[in-house]
Amino acid sequence: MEPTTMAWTAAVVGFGLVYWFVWVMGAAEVKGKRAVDLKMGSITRDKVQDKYTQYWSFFRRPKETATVAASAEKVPAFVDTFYNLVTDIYEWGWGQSFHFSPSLPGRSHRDATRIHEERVPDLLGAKPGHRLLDVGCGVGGPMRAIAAHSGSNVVGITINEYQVNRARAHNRKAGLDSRCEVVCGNFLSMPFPDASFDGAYSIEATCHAPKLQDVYGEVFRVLKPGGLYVSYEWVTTSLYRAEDPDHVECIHGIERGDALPGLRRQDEIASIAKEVGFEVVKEQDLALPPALPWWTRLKMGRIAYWRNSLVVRVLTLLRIAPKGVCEVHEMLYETAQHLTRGGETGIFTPMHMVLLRKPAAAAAEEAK
Ligand SMILES: C=C(CC[C@@H](C)[C@H]1CC[C@H]2C3=CC[C@H]4[C@H](C)[C@@H](O)CC[C@]4(C)[C@H]3CC[C@]12C)C(C)C
Ligand SMILES: C[S@@+](CC[C@H](N)C(=O)[O-])C[C@H]1O[C@@H](n2cnc3c(N)ncnc32)[C@H](O)[C@@H]1O
Repeated sequence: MEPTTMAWTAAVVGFGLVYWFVWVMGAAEVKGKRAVDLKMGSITRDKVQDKYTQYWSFFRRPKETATVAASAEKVPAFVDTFYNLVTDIYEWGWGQSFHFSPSLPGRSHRDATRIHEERVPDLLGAKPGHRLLDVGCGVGGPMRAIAAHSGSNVVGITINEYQVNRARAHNRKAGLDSRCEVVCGNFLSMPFPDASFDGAYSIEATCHAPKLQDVYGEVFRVLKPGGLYVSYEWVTTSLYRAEDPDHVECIHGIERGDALPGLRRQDEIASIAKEVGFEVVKEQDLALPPALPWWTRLKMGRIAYWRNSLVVRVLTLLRIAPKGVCEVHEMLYETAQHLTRGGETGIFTPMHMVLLRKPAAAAAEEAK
């Protein structure tokens, strides 16, 4: 073949491959966000790599030092940086709901996700006209499912401004913007009046709080007396052994790749809830059998991960995606391995469910 013909053939085949990867294959799981639209939240293109380095510096500090209180104060900012780095990759590769759910035989991931979300308003007894709080709402996948299922109005709060804009755009597109509102703020000190919500929930979000008491205390304050709160918590289970180096590495891997200041133990959750004044109505690890594994979705996607790595590499080379995206993608790939290991060994669950009630008597207490 003539050298020019060969060059043209290579160019056409190369272009065809990139087109196929980026446009035809699109997202790994959900056709929504496209790879060519990968940004890094509110971070400007030239700062992505610096922000990624800054993110890692948080984990270089020893945890057990006198600076624990000081570093706890820095957690919301570090979580905000994390979500600037990962939000688009999450949406591209996972969808608009940033959480896990038990697998359901014969059902798609999308259905399993929705069913896991709809359990929340069912537990809360949510009705049309109720005002619910979504603590750590992401880009609002659960909020829209919950508003649609229950007819309630939902107010979501997230620390990350980029997510606020994504969530508002999705709400408008779904025609739910009159019933779903999104606020940028810190759930450790919420911009809402006391007793202003009929119910509240958090899905895989409060694990970002350095002290669970702080976020539970805030939810308790903004709930009406008698109001219910459901939370799906990330915790280590009773199978976790602090003296087993494999267990320790697995849990540290989960913390590093998911912006967590330190995972709590399953048996701590109810006592923290009681400490801030809640009654514990129900507590259940939704990952336990007969529930089917939540981590299969992570495992089954291994081929997709390789394809996705290639896509982000090509897009970075072509300068369509900012520098640093490959590193963030790699970090997520690694955390997926740790999460899978945590699930398989049973030392970790992302769905320890607690249903809590603010006692009706709290009204009298507050009036004092
Ligand atoms: C609750 C939290 C987030 C939970 C999950 C939504 C995310 C945890 C790990 C993420 C992912 C890992 C691998 C990525 C893959 C390499 C990429 O190609 C496509 C996206 C992933 C599948 C990504 C998707 C979201 C997660 C599953 C935490 C932060 C408290
Ligand atoms: C893993 S995402 C889950 C999002 C959503 N619940 C879902 O399931 O799609 C965690 C969310 O908690 C939010 N978050 C973490 N720390 C926060 C804080 N201190 N204040 C407000 N939001 C916070 C993040 O911004 C993110 O939206």
